[in-house]
Amino acid sequence: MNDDVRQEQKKIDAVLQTLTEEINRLEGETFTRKKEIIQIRKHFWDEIKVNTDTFDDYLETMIGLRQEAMALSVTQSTHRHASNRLSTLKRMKDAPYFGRIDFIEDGASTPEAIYIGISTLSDANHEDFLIYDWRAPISSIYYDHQPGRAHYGTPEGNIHGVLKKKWQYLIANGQLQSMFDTSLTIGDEILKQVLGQGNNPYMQSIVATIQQEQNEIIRHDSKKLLLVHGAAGSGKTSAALQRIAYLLYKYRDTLSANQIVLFSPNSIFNDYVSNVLPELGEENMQQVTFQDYLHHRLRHDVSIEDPYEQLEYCLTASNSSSLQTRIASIQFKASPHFFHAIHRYIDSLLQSGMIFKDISFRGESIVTAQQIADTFYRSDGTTFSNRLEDVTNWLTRLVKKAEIAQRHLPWAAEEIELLSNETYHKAHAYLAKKQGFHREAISDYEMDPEALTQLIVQQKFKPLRQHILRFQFIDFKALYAQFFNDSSEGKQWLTEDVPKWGEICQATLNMLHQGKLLYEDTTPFLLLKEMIQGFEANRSIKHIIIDEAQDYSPFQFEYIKRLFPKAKMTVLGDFNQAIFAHASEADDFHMLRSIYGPDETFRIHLTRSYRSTKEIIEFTSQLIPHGKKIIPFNRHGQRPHFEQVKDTAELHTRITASVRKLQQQGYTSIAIICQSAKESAEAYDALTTLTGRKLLQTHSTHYEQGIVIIPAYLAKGIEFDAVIIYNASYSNYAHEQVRRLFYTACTRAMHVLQLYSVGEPSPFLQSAQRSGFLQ
Ligand SMILES: Nc1ncnc2c1ncn2[C@@H]1O[C@H](COP(=O)(O)OP(=O)(O)OP(=O)(O)O)[C@@H](O)[C@H]1O
Repeated sequence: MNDDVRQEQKKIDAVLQTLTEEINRLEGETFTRKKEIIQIRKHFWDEIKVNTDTFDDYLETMIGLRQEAMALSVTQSTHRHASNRLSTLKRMKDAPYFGRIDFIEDGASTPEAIYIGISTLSDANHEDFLIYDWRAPISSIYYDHQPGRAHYGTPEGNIHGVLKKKWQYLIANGQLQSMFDTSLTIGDEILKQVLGQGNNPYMQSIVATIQQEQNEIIRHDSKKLLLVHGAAGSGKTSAALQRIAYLLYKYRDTLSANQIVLFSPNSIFNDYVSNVLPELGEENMQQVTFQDYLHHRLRHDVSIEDPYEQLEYCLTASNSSSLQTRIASIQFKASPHFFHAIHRYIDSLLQSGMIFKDISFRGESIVTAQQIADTFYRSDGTTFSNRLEDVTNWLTRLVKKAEIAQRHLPWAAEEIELLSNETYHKAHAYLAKKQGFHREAISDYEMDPEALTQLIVQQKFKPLRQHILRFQFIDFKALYAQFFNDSSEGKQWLTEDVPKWGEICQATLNMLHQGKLLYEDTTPFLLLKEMIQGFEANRSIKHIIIDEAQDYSPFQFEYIKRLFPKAKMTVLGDFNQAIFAHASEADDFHMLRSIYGPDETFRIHLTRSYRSTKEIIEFTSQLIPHGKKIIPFNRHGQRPHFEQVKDTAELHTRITASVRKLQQQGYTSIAIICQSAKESAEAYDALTTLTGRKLLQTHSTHYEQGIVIIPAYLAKGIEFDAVIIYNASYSNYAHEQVRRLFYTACTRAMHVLQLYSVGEPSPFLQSAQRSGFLQ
């Protein structure tokens, strides 16, 4: 052990000593607080005299209750705070810090050594910082600068100085494993070691090795929209998660984890990333998929298709003519052309074309659709909201009149005769209370038959009143269909020719008649609906993070923006991984930039890729246009292996042997990636000798370790030690439409990539084979 190392180990030991003392103190505190909480809960009611005889007694009771509840809440919050801090400190015992900078601020005479870790630690007297949180302003020097002039930002302005030295440490179990003076080492040794590791079942935090361009994403804080376009494996998801941790730290007094929403591709991904924030001592944000939202908003109106059903159809459909129509329809419905056309259409509905439904009661019309339309267009309101307010007020009055008229009809008397005992008693009690009878005196109340009739009729009208308040008298399905009614309305909103327009209209109308919405129709339909009836906006959310954003259509961005009007947005994507059929239309985030305007948009491009070995990246980057711009991290492994087999029997034998070998080599997460769910199910059934294999499907919620068989579209966003492409044949991956899916599948590999093909291989492999990127 040389002197420097000995010195550093001494420092670690001293820090660990303070850490241990702090942990002991906090263990004592959490124990005491816990006991207090139990006591308060146990004796909650002992402390309160419940007396409601007079108003003063009632007031006193309420004040007592409030005080006890407050005391409980304060103790619970202190306990929560202390136990969160305790678990962070316990985590720091393994590696209290990972970096150090020696920085001389301009004007100072000696450098200060700043140690950086996942959280701040002060000395026993709380006078000096032993460790700085990686998110503290000064820590940004560690990520942004090499030795030389350096600065960091603070709320009061930039602080300048000289970075004398920068050290990286690898510490495990409190023992220094290695340390690097970054001015002396070439390349990022620690990053190489971290990336070379396997066996991590879930995504890990990257705070020790955040790269400068990633740090820019993490700390960006000025514009409403942060757009990150980055190559596969460039750390977009990682940067997004550390950004959340950073925001939670910077705005700890005003921002909580439940005010941040992460839109992610699926539940497997949610599970895969769920450890990063807790590892950093923060609570997880809310995680949702866009489909969750669609389902929540539309489940009562129509049956909606899932995005993966759409994808599976496109990958496996056998009827080529309806497939071509479907693809044309999907592409049109995700295009800015449709987006603008439907906005024009919605605007025009203020002048004419609104479609309503008759409102009837017991089979008899109270008001016709035409009368509603007349009232809507007679209103002087200039917006949907004003006009619909006029219409609902008018309808409410009409319905009230109808309700009064119905009281005298024979059905009302019949209803009363048929009332069950229970309902009768409930009605009696309700009317008695309304007349001011106390609970004990209810039996003295003699029910007025007219009041009972009123009540019964009122109850029968209740659904109708709700129907009006929820705007269910607007025929949204017919309104959406009207756009596709080629012969009359639809075409006038379009500004250019749409390939297969006639077929698209016919297919859309057919599905709507069956009460179904295809995935490509769901967001346009929802946007049309909410733009007319008003958005149920969520103003409490302050940050929205959209990962895998290349898979979102302009409609979805617009919808999210309106849904969360107070939120800043971080959007991360890679168009080379756009796997949905609408992808070819959405070839950059241009549309999105126009949503917030250039002044409120900041763009960052990541070109360095970290996930895979250099050999894998060299292979994958020539699968896509401009792939040469992707810079691989300098970590070496075997070239990807390709093998052509004659039939599926041989395929299964080869894959089984290969998986066994990979296991012997110590790889624990091995994915057999298939083109579709259908192919995955077939592979799962065939590879019976691979015991413990797991089939991941669209409804799977857990990211599984071990051997998984998974369709390529579900593997997006996640990674595996070794990836086997199940059948990279011409029959699976010939069309340009699946090139990006193929690229996505291959880029999931960290250390090993193998491709098998039954018969002729995919044309995507030709140039790689020629250039020697495959072995
Ligand atoms: N600075 C870093 N330090 C250590 N590991 C990193 C760093 N940046 C990225 N990685 C690792 O690289 C891998 C890919 O990162 P991540 O999944 O965030 O990339 P991505 O851009 O979201 O990928 P994709 O678009 O392909 O899903 C992860 O294992 C991540 O931990």
